[in-house]
Amino acid sequence: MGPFLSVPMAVVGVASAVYAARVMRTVLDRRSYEKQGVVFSKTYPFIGSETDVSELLERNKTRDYLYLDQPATDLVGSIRGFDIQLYGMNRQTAEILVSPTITGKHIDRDTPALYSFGQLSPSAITFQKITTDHFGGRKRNLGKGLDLERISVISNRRAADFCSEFIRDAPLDLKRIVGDYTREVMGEFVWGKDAGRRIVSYKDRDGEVSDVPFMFALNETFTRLRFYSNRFWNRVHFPIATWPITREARRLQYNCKKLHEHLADVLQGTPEPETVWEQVAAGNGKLAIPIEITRDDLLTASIAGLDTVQNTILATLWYVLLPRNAEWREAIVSRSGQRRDQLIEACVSESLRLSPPGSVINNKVVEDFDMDVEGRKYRLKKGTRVMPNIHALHAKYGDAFKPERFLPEAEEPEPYMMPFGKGRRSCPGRNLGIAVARNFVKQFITAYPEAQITNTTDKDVHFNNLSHSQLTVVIDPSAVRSAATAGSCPVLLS
Ligand code: HEM
Repeated sequence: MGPFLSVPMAVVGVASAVYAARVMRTVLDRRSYEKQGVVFSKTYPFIGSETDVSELLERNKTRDYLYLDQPATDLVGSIRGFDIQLYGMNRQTAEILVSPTITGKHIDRDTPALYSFGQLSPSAITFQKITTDHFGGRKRNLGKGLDLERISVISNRRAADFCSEFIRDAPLDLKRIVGDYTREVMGEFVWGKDAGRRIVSYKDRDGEVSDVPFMFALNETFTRLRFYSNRFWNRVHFPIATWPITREARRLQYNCKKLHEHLADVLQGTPEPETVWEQVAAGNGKLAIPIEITRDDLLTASIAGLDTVQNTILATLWYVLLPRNAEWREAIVSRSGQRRDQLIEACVSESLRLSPPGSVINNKVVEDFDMDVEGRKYRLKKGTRVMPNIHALHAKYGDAFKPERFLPEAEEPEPYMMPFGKGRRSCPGRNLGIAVARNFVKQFITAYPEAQITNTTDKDVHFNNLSHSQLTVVIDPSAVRSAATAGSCPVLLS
């Protein structure tokens, strides 16, 4: 056999051996977990639990709805890629997984998202282990830039502008409107008033190239990267999402390149005062952090509050505008000042409970360790993915929309929730996200108390970062009725 054949065969042989060893380890670890009482969801050779995940995604639900309805279970297992993925199903297990003695020591960050929006910001904090150089310093610098008062002023002003412009006799696509709102707010907050005027070259889903506002290109690329990485085979073997083997992968890589070129240019300039850009660049500069890493911290600040906040707003408006929750809409409209803010924030919190936007936190065991959940002992193995199942924790409080649980006068303790994570890895943008969402909901509901949802009969409405659910409303049903009588849009009359 000549060298032309033997080299490829040797490569195939080594790859097969590596693959076989990996599969064997997964099989043995699974047996070990099953012996310890961990129940696994249905899995298939090679593709793990992904067929069930596909069904969930089709119904606008995220992967972490993949749990067995067993309230007494500490951990539930599934297979993801070639790895075992364990979910902490109750408060006790979640508390252990996020505790400072475990996070960063026995478990640390390892997320498939590196292969999706990681192509945009590979050094982003969210992909780094706690032990990475400057992890704490970077998170602190970002935190300092996230000025709550400033974002409240920006988001109030922008929400008031948006909500003054709607036409009264046609349906509104709130998904698009809320997308525009969050991009404008986060653009101004991170980059300054000039953000809206910055233009980049962007390839859309059909491959058409055009010049569009920077924040639009960023948001669309970020969202498309996440959806693309959630296609079936990209979920089975994560790196496939980065291979330029489909048109969409190549278009997304074009967009990432253009965004990087644009930012390389922008970061040569002087930041507007008080922006996140100014704060992060100054703080990171003192730590001699390379400019590409500062770029990724600023990309994080720009994108982390887009899809998450959009979905928080859409979920809150959905619940508040549903006819069966009319009392909440009336309460918001009839109050003012701090009480109105309390009511809206309670509605936002309850919507985050029912529809957590980004509900999977991805960590891996970095060295074997023993976990004791109230006397029930588990040995967790290196390489296992493990995380609290936010959805399962939230679902324990039922499906009904009950914001009163979050009002200051509530007698029961608040539900145990973690839409923003908990512990050292928790979300530094929590208060900001709530403020941006609250301000839009406040302006919208008080300006249009008569608004009616027109797509209440849609199936499987859930708002999260992988959902296709829509929210369309008419803000003045009587105006629509007269317009329809005059010959337009009969659909809205039904
Ligand atoms: C309603 C809006 C938001 C939701 C629901 C949300 C949710 C989350 C969740 C679940 C995590 C993972 C936590 C963990 O791994 O334990 C996270 C992390 C993070 N979020 Fe948010 N987030 C929101 C808004 C924001 C905003 C506005 C920013 C900044 C402008 C932000 C910045 C970050 C960063 C930097 C991390 C990574 C933290 C780390 O890895 O240590 N988030 N967020």
